[in-house]
Amino acid sequence: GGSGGVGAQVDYKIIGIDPGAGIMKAAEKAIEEYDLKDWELVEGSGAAMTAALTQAYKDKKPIIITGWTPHWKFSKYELKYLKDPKGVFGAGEEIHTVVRKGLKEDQPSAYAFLDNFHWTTEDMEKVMLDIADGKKPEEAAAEWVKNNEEKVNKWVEGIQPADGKKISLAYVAWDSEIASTNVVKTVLEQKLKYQVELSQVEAGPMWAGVANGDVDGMVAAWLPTTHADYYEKLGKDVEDLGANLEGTKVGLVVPAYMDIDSIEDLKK
Ligand SMILES: C[SH](C)CC(=O)O
Repeated sequence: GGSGGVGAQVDYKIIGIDPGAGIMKAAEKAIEEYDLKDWELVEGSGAAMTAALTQAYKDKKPIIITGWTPHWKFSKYELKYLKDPKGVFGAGEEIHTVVRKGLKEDQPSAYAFLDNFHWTTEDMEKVMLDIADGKKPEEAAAEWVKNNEEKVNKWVEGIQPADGKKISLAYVAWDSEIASTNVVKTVLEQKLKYQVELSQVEAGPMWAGVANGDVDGMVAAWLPTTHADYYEKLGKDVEDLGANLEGTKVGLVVPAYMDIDSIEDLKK
C-alpha cells in the first residue's frame, strides 16, 4: 500500500490475545479472506493487548486490536469496530454456561444456580470496570453481588445450600470472564455455601477440562461463532446450559481517531 497506508503506521501488526481464543482464529481468517498480505497477528494475552491499547491511546498512536464487547475499554476509550463486510467475525452472539455431564446428579444446587445464572452486558461491564480501576476481582464481584441482591436472590431462589461441598470452575484470563467467573464464585460461596476452586487456563484446556470432567463447569463459552471449533469437537461431551449473557460482539477494534472504517481499508 501507499507509504502513508495504515499498514506502515502500525507496522502491519494486529495486536491479538492468547492463541487459543476463538477471536484469534477469526482474525487469522480475516487476514486471509481480506487478502491482507504482509500483515501479522501478534499473539499475547488479554492483559498485554489492553496494555498496548492504553499506551497507544495515551500517545494518540494508531493501533489495531482484536476486541470484544462487553469490555471496559469501550467506556474508557473512544473506539470503533472495523466493518467486516465478509462477516468473518460472525454476527452478535452470546456467552454460554457449560457444565460437565453428571453435574446435575452430583451437585444439584450448583447445577440449578448455574442454569439460572443470567445477566446483562451492563452488569458485566460494571464488574470489569471496577477491576480495571484496580479492585481485586473477588472484591469487585462481592461488591456487585451486594449491590444486586434482587437479581442474585432470584438466581438462588429455592435452591438448597450445599454446606461446604466443592465446585471447580475453569476460565480464561479474558477481562469479561475474570468478571463473570468471580461473580459466580461469590454467589456459590456466599449464598449456596460451596467451596469454589477457580482454575485459570487457556481456552482449549478449559473446554477439555469440562468435557473430561476435570472441572465442573465454566461460564465462558462464546457461541455460536467464536467457540464453534471447540463446540464442534467437544459439544457432545458437555452440557450446554444456554446463554448467561446476550449481545456480545467480536472483531477488529481501533481508536476513533484513526480514519479507517473497514477491514477493507487495511489493504491500502
Ligand atoms: C473474550 S474472547 C472474544 C473469547 C474468544 O475469543 O475465544
